[in-house]
Amino acid sequence: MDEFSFIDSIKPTYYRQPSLLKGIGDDAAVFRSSKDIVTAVDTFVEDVHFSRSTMEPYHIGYRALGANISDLAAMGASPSFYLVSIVIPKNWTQAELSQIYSGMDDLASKYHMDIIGGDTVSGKQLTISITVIGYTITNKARYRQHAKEGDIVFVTGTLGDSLAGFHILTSDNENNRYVDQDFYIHRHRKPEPRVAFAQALESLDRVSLNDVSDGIANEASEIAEASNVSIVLRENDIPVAPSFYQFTYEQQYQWKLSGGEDFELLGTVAKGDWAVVNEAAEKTNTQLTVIGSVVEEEKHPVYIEDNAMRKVLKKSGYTHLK
Ligand SMILES: Nc1ncnc2c1ncn2[C@@H]1O[C@H](COP(=O)(O)OP(=O)(O)OP(=O)(O)O)[C@@H](O)[C@H]1O
Ligand SMILES: Cc1ncc(C[n+]2csc(CCOP(=O)(O)O)c2C)c(N)n1
Ligand SMILES: [Mg+2]
Ligand SMILES: [Mg+2]
Ligand SMILES: [Mg+2]
Repeated sequence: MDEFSFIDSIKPTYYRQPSLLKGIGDDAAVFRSSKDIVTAVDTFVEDVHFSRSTMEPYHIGYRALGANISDLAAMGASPSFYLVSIVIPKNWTQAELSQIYSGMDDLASKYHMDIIGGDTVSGKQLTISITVIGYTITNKARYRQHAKEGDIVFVTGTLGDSLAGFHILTSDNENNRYVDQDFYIHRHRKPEPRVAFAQALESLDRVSLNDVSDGIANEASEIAEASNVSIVLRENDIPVAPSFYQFTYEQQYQWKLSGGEDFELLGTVAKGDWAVVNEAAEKTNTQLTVIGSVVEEEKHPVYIEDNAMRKVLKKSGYTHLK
């Protein structure tokens, strides 16, 4: 199958977003909007972000779009469109490629998102780069720079699950010795971005949000640095899955703080607005935990407290080009 029949094979037969004027099939796509437009791009490379031994092609697509939608969630945006640039090596079959697109479309359909363009080239390593587009009502994008001294620091869901799943998939596990292994593997392969929760915060004037792609040690320091404050996290309050205790202490510590790829939301909000955040969590059935507080800017962006002992928490997540 050549480039042009491949594009034909992924072209949707209908679009879900009424604001779309031109989708796949011209030099560029066109849509119309009176709202604030939010856009992000993230790239996924075989053997860096996924491997064929731990992911079916379907999961590769699902997760790549999920990670991108998670950035829209972290901005408080409603997802609407995506564009996919793909580099395809010779050893990928047409059936596998259509599985990748079907993983993306299954997640996209939950948010009524449309694929409106992309690019197809051949190359050595499967690489998928997805651009997502969403919108917020005027002036309601949620910035990392919005934290203030005195804020409550919260996180959705549980942390460390994705890397635990990756560990289970890549360790010698012939006897299926892990408790809840399907749960951890599912969290790794099919992350659910926290779009509904972030949108339920719409009435708030100020909330800072960041999604957990690299681990909360990094994500918290991004908020602290952007806001010129420091963040103190309480180690024992960081939420983990009930069976997380089966892993070694070092693994637990490392994965919950620096594992990343859980695509939960880390945020800060004024104490007086806490009821709204709580209500949003209840309304959207989202686990929500207070894990620390925002303090006046100190020497380091993030500290971690354990039984009243305060230590500096260094950036420690996944960093490319190191
Ligand atoms: N190569 C690049 N060219 C231009 N801007 C970039 C480039 N790489 C990152 N950025 C910008 O830097 C900022 C931070 O990007 P970063 O990728 O760290 O955030 P993220 O997408 O939330 O995290 P992650 O990629 O770990 O999921 C964003 O505004 C992003 O658009
Ligand atoms: C095969 C394989 N090897 C390693 C990992 C772990 N990993 C890769 S990228 C990343 C952070 C986010 O990256 P980015 O900053 O590019 O969004 C993490 C935790 C994986 N998922 N699969
Ligand atoms: Mg990025
Ligand atoms: Mg992000
Ligand atoms: Mg990153």
